[in-house]
Amino acid sequence: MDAKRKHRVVVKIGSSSLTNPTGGLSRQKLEEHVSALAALRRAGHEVILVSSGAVATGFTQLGYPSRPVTLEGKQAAAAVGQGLLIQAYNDSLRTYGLSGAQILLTRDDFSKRHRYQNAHNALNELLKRGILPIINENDCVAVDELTFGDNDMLSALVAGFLRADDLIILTDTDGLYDADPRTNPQAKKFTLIEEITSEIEAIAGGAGSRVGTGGMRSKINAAKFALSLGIHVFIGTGKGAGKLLDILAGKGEGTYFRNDMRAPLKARKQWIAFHAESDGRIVIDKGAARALLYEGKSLLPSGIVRVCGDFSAGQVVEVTDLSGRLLGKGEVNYSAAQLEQVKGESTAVCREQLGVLRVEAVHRDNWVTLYINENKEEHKEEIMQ
Ligand SMILES: Nc1ncnc2c1ncn2[C@@H]1O[C@H](COP(=O)(O)OP(=O)(O)O)[C@@H](O)[C@H]1O
Ligand SMILES: N[C@@H](CCC(=O)OP(=O)(O)O)C(=O)O
Repeated sequence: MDAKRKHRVVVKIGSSSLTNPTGGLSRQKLEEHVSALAALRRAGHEVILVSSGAVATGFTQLGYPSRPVTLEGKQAAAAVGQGLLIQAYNDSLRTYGLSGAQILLTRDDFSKRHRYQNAHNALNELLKRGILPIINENDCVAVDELTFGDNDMLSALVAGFLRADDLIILTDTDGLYDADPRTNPQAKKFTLIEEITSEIEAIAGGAGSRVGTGGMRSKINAAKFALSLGIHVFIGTGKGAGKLLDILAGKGEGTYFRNDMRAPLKARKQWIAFHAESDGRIVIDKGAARALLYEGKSLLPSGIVRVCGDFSAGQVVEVTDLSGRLLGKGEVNYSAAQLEQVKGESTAVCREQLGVLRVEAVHRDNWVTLYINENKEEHKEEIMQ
């Protein structure tokens, strides 16, 4: 973290922690969260809120007896509930001299580069001006196949692209247990997890309340994603205005997930790695794989063996080795037709053919390695041969 940058925290609040068990907003719960958010702000942290609860707040007003299951039911409930939710947040924030701003995102906002950048810029501007961004999925227009899945993953994506230091997921249970504590009173709690293994993933079950959606499973998926970017995660609960500060101080009622293994990826590289659709594929030889994966170099046309698809300069492509293993993704500087023309050629020939001095097909600043090998040394040796 650079010296001038404030400590940045994304707080996600689940539906069950904001609404009544049978639906409808709980002003009391909301006000308690706001008091804790205000305390975080007073302590000098930068805070971003990801709040669920639109559907659970709205459905009672539409006359539904329980959380609707149809898409149009959920969308109608969200349209009513989101307004009520933001109004309640702003009423409460005002008493602390704070203002909130509503940001509704869809998955498209992440996969289209200019929208990703716009969202990024708008959020940073709000933070700079001391406004509390309140993010939710734009449920009313998100179609089933094109959603984030749940707000747990949305909060992890937001924490990633804003390069937050901490992600706090507040829910109705005080952490991850070795079995669902609602159904198994003997279940034991984990206080610290350094690696999310497949055993941990298997332990986490579905939603417990009648208003929540993803359950512990979606929180663990979100934690895994955030952890891979070096963000510390907390899943749990707490009481009173001091609860978020307590969580940051390591005294939270819940489970902490932390390791210091991964370096944070810049927003641009995160977009390439996790959100950009691939517009084509480039197959490279061993020397180029070595340069990209282990030597921190750019991809030169000389290492390209095959070009697949019809992409343009500036688009994102997958890069594989000769056996088809995905090595990573990168933004190309040249179109498929241009690369087809210069593949396998030396830098001097490429310069002549392309009429430029810089001939990198993919610059290392626009490259993300996705190839995961348990034994890096062995793989390095294999491609050195
Ligand atoms: N292993 C587990 N440890 C803790 N909680 C679990 C576990 N498996 C499933 N759960 C359930 O996950 C629920 C929290 O998820 P969810 O209902 O989606 O809440 P939210 O609305 O806060 O997102 C808990 O109430 C709990 O019943
Ligand atoms: N976007 C939806 C919430 C979806 C969701 O993930 O809910 P939850 O499991 O309570 O965090 C809403 O505002 O109702």
